[in-house]
Amino acid sequence: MKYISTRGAAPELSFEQAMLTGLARDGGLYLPESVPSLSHAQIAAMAGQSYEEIAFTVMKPFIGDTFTDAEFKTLIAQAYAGFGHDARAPLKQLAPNHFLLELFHGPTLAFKDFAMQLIGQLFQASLGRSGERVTIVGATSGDTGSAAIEAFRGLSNVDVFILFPHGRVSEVQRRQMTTAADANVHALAVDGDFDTCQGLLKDMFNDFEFRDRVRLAGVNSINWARVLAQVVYYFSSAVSLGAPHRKVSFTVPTGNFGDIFAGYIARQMGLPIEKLVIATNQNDILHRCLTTGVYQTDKVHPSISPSMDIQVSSNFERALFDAYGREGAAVAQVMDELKSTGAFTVSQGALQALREVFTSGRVSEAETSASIKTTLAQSAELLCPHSAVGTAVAVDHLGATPMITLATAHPAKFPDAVEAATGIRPALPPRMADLFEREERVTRMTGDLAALQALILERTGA
Ligand SMILES: Cc1ncc(COP(=O)(O)O)c(C=O)c1O
Ligand SMILES: N[C@@H](CCOP(=O)(O)O)C(=O)O
Repeated sequence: MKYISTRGAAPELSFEQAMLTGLARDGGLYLPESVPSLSHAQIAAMAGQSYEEIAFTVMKPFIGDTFTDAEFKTLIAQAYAGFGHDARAPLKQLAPNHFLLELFHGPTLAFKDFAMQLIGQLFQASLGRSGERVTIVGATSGDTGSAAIEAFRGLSNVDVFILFPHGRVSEVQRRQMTTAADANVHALAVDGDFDTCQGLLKDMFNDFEFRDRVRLAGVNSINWARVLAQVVYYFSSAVSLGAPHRKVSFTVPTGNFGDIFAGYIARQMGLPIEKLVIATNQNDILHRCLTTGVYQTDKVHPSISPSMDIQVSSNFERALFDAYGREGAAVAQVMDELKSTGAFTVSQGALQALREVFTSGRVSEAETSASIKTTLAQSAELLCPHSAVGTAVAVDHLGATPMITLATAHPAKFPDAVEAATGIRPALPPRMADLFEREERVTRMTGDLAALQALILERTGA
């Protein structure tokens, strides 16, 4: 299996190389040269299997000979052993044809753990073999950062630098990132928003001298391995509702487009997904784009679902690549236009291709709060604000096909918003009960690239 860049001008890589590389050297994102499909019988056989067994079947065709079957099975088992629910991703019924996929039973209480725990295992196995050392830099609007820290803390061959927007993550999210005592963890609070952090990360990848010197690796969803690991729960949940014998749809609270893109890959692999519904908060660039055909950046508006406060939605580039017939040059052109003007217009053909798979909805702050309140009253489920955005949009898209909404974080990560909506302050699990007493360690940074690079060089000794 070879991996190619969405901009068509970077070297082809193996799975292992793509995983350790992050962003392609032409600024694009890696994708498999072709997406393998699973047969009807293979999908049907997943009924009754464990999450780990399904994970092996789904991911194996993408990893080539990076790991033996036995090694890969062990790494998968280790990745999910620490989850707080036997099913890993349990499905709950909210209404006759509406289901909630709880993705917050991992160590940091967000869906990011599904991929990050596995990537932590894959990196360790790969680096252990080669003896290499890497510097991971991640940009976060709150959840990727803590998941990455949890997955890589304490490792001797990895330094982890996490850039988060100062004052724009919840207090629980911030403390999850700043209270890790391990010397290889560096939490950096950046003046700006998530897009500032992600922009700095991409600038560092595009500075080849720096990139090679620190051996830069990325664990945001620009890393294909992140997306791949997230494909699994689309299969596990759909099969438990009767796939491949019947269709399902998914509504996904969306920011950087990584999670919903994993659903798109599941669909390409043969999972009968009717629609993938993009649910956005007031930062609704994707909803506007699907509606009007114009991808127009705006300033980021802080919301009660802060992890989705994103304008430049990185993985949308992967969907565009397919929508433009896998023409890297066409994608490079629109991305250049985005960089220079802050906007681009999707061609009619590409827009039509996107609309065949995706539809979208946007909810306001008041609607998000109302969704938390109503879901509690009607279905006895306490949602985080991101999951509430998903649920509110899903309700507008319910039909004959069962709808699965992804619950992407635990409500206790966002206690203020949940309490304001319901009067209930959700408690952290006992293992995190002392989070507010732990000492914080954080470095405040401006959005200055040179200063950030100097800090990374100094701390890694590269
Ligand atoms: C809780 C939560 N929900 C939804 C999202 C959006 O997911 P994605 O960025 O993959 O679109 C994020 C951030 O990624 C998140 O942390
Ligand atoms: N919502 C994310 C933003 C980064 O997304 P990623 O999936 O590309 O890592 C976060 O919580 O950090």
